[in-house]
Amino acid sequence: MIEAYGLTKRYGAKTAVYNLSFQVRPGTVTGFLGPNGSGKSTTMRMILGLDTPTSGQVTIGGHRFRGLPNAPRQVGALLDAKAVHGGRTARNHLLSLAQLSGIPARRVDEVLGVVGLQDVAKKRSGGFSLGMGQRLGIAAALLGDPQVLLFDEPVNGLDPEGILWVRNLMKRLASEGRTVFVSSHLMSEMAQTAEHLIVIGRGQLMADMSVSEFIARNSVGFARVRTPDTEPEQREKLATAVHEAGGQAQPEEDGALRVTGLALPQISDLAHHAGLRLWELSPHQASLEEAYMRLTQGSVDYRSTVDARAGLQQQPAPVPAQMPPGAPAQMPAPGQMPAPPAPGQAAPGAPGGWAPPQDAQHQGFGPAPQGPPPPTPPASQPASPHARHEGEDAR
Ligand SMILES: Nc1ncnc2c1ncn2[C@@H]1O[C@H](COP(=O)(O)OP(=O)(O)OP(=O)(O)O)[C@@H](O)[C@H]1O
Repeated sequence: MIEAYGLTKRYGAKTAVYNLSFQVRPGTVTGFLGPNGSGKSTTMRMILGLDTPTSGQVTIGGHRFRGLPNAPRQVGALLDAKAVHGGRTARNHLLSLAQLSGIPARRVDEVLGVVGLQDVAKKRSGGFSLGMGQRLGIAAALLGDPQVLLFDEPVNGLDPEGILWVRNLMKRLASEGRTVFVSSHLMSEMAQTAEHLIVIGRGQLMADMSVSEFIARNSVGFARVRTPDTEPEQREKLATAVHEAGGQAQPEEDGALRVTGLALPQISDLAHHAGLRLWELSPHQASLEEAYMRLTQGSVDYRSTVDARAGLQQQPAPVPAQMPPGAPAQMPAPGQMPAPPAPGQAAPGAPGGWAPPQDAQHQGFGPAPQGPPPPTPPASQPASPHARHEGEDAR
């Protein structure tokens, strides 16, 4: 079990992790989610004793990492797959790690087989692809057959077969009673791998619950309802009945209605009482990705903007301010011909013509901020009941 209490890490004025308390239990895969820069890697480094908390503490099985007897036999981790001596062969890299921890050499060949690198064991890891490097990093984590495993983005760079393999490996390790803590940005993958989630935003805890509870709490379930396509008036009648019953009905692209605020049996009864036939009545739940986006949309640090290509667009040839009566119209030079306006659109520069969006921020990838307000870690040290100072660290 991993236990964090009031974990805080500041780098100068930057608060990377703030007052984080959570537990990662054995027997399940726990997913660790958060937008870029939210503090996942920092947290993992503190768990592994690679970074010292500014305040708070984190323990594994009741001990701080550096206080663990023979830590590599108890905790395995994949943090940065690239942090490998590229001149060494895969086997020699693992052998050196094994020797440091008193692990027998035959274990090296076992883990090379587990991760599927046995055929390239004698190749230098510097020539490995991203996916092969990930596999080597996972092999290193498994070397000591540890009870606690941490993986930071383990499927990064893996092909679909590799992703499936990692998913099954994580589940198997958890089913053996191990503690498995894994960060990922691939929501669909996390939905299939993890049972429990810890979500952080700007270094602070946003959710600590099962995947199903997370989706239920952060998404709106809805029903898709379809009346016969051949009788559009039935759809109108149903929409009216839904509104009168206190629900909301939005048209879907395919002609169905998306109904929220009413349970399926209520919708069925409404249709029955109104004498309407239904071609479809189905429950829908948002995906983990939708639920995650909804929860974290206010704590995303990096949003893209529209690529306006300012200064790269070809300008139309300047038109003289005043044309003498009867003078021939000046033709733009080749390559400077302005594009004709799209049907129904005024030409650029004409009243009502196209103009670049003023608020490009919200036109880019990522929803406009409208969800819960983002957590804002204070710049100064918080007075947490669990807070401890760096000097108190037993290491
Ligand atoms: N050694 C450091 N010095 C200064 N700032 C740091 C250091 N390490 C991390 N940070 C900052 O702390 C914040 C959290 O970074 P961290 O790498 O933990 O986030 P993350 O959630 O793992 O991000 P990503 O998903 O992009 O990997 C970021 O703003 C980062 O710039």
